[in-house]
Amino acid sequence: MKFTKMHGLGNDFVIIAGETRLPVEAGKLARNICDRHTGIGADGLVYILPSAIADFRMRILNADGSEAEQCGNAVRCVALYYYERISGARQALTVETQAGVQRVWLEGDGMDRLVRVDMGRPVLASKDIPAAVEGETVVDRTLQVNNRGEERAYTFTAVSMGNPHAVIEVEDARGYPLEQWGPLVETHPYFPNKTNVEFITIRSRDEMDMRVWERGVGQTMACGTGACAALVASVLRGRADRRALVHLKGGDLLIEWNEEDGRVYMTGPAVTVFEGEWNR
Ligand SMILES: N[C@H](CCC[C@H](N)C(=O)O)C(=O)O
Repeated sequence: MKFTKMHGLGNDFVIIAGETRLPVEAGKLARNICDRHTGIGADGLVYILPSAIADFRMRILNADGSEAEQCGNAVRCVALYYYERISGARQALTVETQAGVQRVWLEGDGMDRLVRVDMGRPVLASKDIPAAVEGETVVDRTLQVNNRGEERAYTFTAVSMGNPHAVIEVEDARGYPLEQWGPLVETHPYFPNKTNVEFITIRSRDEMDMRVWERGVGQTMACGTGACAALVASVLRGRADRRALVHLKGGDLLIEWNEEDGRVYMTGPAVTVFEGEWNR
């Protein structure tokens, strides 16, 4: 089976095109392919499939085999793939995801190819995130976690971009011990479908640092939907303007929560690394 390895700011994916549907046991295949010692190695396995309502459909499986509703960095990668190998001249595309149809525009050229994605409207209703927290929305709420006897109370804001996110402002996101605390928030009882976890430090009203512990993956170099959720949460909390640069471990994403249409736009790079053959 031929594959293409791509990444968005170091959040890396194995891309499979040409199939009409996910294979049986797609989760097991994702675990095998994503294993960084015995497989190809990636944060996720992504399929480009036919669509009746968009140029193509994208489905993504996390490294643990779970399917996610949405993936911002992967949308930029598959849009570049489709443009370079299939669509040619057209630089405006539509992608069907589990979170709806998204518009994508390819900008720039060559190695500094940038991709702008309409990530849709954020979902803020607690029941739709979903978050088992009383109240209509989940802004500045508290959750307790216990790490081998050490208690911590986090103030968090929950936002869905199709997939759930818990955004937590901390003193120093860059140095935050994600490995210890990320999984405890990811699997907290407040989140029936688990959650992605973003630790952020606000630098100014249009700049923030972010580190992410992803649901079903662990710490990644970047998370597109997470950056969108972090911007939305920061606007809701009065901590940021509607357009900000999010500094991730792997690089920067420009995120805008448009006031007119209520949609979130993400602009960032996508890179093709290599092609290969998976024989197992
Ligand atoms: N782990 C995520 C899916 C990948 C999201 C991330 N890689 C992005 O760029 O948005 C989840 O289970 O919701």
